[in-house]
Amino acid sequence: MTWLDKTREIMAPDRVWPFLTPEVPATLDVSKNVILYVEGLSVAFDGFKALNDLNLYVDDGELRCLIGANGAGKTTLMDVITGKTQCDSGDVYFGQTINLLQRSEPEIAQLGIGRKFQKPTVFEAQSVFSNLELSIKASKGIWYNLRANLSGEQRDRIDFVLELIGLKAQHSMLAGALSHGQKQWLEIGMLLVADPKLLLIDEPVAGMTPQETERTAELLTSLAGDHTVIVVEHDMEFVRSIARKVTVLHQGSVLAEGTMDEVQNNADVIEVYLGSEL
Ligand SMILES: Nc1ncnc2c1ncn2[C@@H]1O[C@H](COP(=O)(O)OP(=O)(O)OP(=O)(O)O)[C@@H](O)[C@H]1O
Repeated sequence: MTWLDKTREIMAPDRVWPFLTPEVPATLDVSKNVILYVEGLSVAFDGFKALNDLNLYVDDGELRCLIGANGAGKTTLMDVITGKTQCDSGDVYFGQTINLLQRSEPEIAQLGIGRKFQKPTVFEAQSVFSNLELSIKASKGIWYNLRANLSGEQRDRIDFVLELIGLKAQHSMLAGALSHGQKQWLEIGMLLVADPKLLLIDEPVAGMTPQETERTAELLTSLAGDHTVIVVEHDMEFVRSIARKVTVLHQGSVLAEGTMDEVQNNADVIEVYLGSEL
């Protein structure tokens, strides 16, 4: 093909370039009050089943804790929900209609699913406010002009989030000067500015002081209702302090589900985890 042919092909009026087509916003349908459906999910790495026919249903506005020993499959489950890992079989639906397995990682983020990894990844050389500003602009997609001024609505949202994460007084401080706990809250704030429907939070209190842990418990419980929050955590005392419903994973499947008291008294959980930390 000559360069002329190539140019003609690119400029052809009926040519549709996927990256130029306007995004069709998918409407989240939570009419059955369930925001996340995971059914029969299996993922194998070199024949090893990290997830094994896993079923999980999370209600809209719920705060769910996901616990289980190292290697139980918690991270793999988060990776599939957020489009980072492909599954071998199963279904993952966001509300009644959005099939997450057909979406890419950025599309899933745009749909309103935010993920926070264990280690904070804030921009240390930027102020707390700038971190939130960058995040709210980035959430608008790759075509959004990062140099554009914040709208009044965006500014209000940032102020609201600063209040929520308890960093209003630190808004002009460099993020690098924050304590470990404050960095974690800032990163949660960076997700919140985009007003996600579902938040996946990995080990939020690892390395925090008792006071920071307590503040984090208040923050996460205050988010539930407006947002659905799934927290992966090893700190059982923290889980007890925030959890209404706990899901215990074991070898890639759900071993038990219920209140903290129910799962701790569950015969299967006792048999598997007796004498060891969950
Ligand atoms: N990319 C990969 N390649 C090979 N094996 C993997 C991969 N990712 C995870 N695994 C394996 O799958 C299993 C489940 O891992 P996963 O990280 O999901 O567990 P986890 O419950 O999150 O553990 P932890 O609490 O230690 O984070 C583990 O045995 C792990 O070694």
